[in-house]
Amino acid sequence: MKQIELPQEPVSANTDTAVAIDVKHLSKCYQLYNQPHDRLKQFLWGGRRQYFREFWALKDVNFEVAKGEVLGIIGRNGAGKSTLLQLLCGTLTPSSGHVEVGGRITALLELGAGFNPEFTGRENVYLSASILGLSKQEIDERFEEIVEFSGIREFLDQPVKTYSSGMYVRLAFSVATSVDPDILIVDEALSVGDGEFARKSFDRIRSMKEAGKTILFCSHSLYQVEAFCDRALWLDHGQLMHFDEPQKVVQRYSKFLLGDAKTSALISANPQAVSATQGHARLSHVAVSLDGATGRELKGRPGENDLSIRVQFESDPQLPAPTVGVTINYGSLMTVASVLSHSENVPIKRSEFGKGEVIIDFPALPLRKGEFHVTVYLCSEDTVLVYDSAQTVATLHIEDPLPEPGLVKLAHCWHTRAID
Ligand SMILES: Nc1ncnc2c1ncn2[C@@H]1O[C@H](COP(=O)(O)OP(=O)(O)OP(=O)(O)O)[C@@H](O)[C@H]1O
Repeated sequence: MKQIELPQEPVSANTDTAVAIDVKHLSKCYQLYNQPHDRLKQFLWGGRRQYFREFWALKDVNFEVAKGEVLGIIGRNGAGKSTLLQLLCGTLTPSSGHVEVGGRITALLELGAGFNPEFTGRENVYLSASILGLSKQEIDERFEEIVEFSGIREFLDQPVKTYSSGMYVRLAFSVATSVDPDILIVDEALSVGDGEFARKSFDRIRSMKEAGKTILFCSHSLYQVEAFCDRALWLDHGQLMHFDEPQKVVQRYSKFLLGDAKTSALISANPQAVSATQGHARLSHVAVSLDGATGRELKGRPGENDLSIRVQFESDPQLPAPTVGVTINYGSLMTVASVLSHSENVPIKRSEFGKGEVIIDFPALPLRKGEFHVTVYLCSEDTVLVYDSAQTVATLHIEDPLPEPGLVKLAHCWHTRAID
């Protein structure tokens, strides 16, 4: 876990009680040298000539986060998200502009980065928590809870260099979140660790949200941002593109991505690229059929076939029943249609062992010409975590002898009469 001590400047305490983070004209410029010796030349003769190029990773960004608000930060790879988070934490200094924070920040940026590999887990808990600002007595009081949450009690007296990356992350997360920060910064931390711990760590973040903490949440999963955040901020090329309710920001961002389909960064920015198994439930069987014929490549005609998707899953019976979702995509980017059991309040039934089956029927499938890909998701009950997904589990080849353009054949009726 990267341990953060807030410097006095430029990150300063905010006296306005309603504002947790106030960012004004924040910019970060890096000096890029084509060759290593240009750096030396700059040092020696920099007064006469410039041997570097300027690169603005963040340019004139302004926003405020209210106390108790959850802010999602989205943007393509290299957009400046990590730079922004590091400026907020004070681990980077701005080239210009100002950040004011009201309260103690804990950042889950580089999980485990602050641990000493030679020390045991126990020693690292004390080291890490004291750097995060806890006294020896406070650590003693919270120690049992930290160890219990991490689930690695039996390895506590082993040096952390012998830990698996999952064990490392568990302990680091437990320490960082035990500090009881006012502001929590999470950078894709939810995608680390094994399924059960991902769920547990997300539950802890969720309870911090419920306790009124301010949370900044950087994620490539637009689903998570929409489901979890109060507002969202979209960065591109270091500039603030939009700052509003998550649904509005995600909508604009998705539209922007569609218009920029040649950009390779798209793939990782797409919600469908979310890691397949983040949680404690999995798809055990998925079958797609058209008029009863099951397969991965299915042929049909507009409005003539019944699509049926059979999904079987296994889940931890201790957890709430999962949500099942299906998307039908045209190409890799455009979602033509989607359904989600959660949005339609469909109770998902399952056995006492957590096993269940869901069948979703789409009668007289109204798709027109083209290839359509079916993807199935298994998510947490509130859709925030994607437990598992079956990407492009089937491709529907819809052939239409008629020349009319369009992706869907809408239900419609004609009315005609002669008039004077
Ligand atoms: N120390 C540095 N020197 C030069 N350029 C840097 C440095 N750190 C980051 N950058 C550049 O700044 C830009 C923003 O990087 P940043 O890591 O903030 O992006 P990001 O939105 O977090 O990306 P990702 O989603 O891939 O993590 C990138 O183009 C990156 O190459």
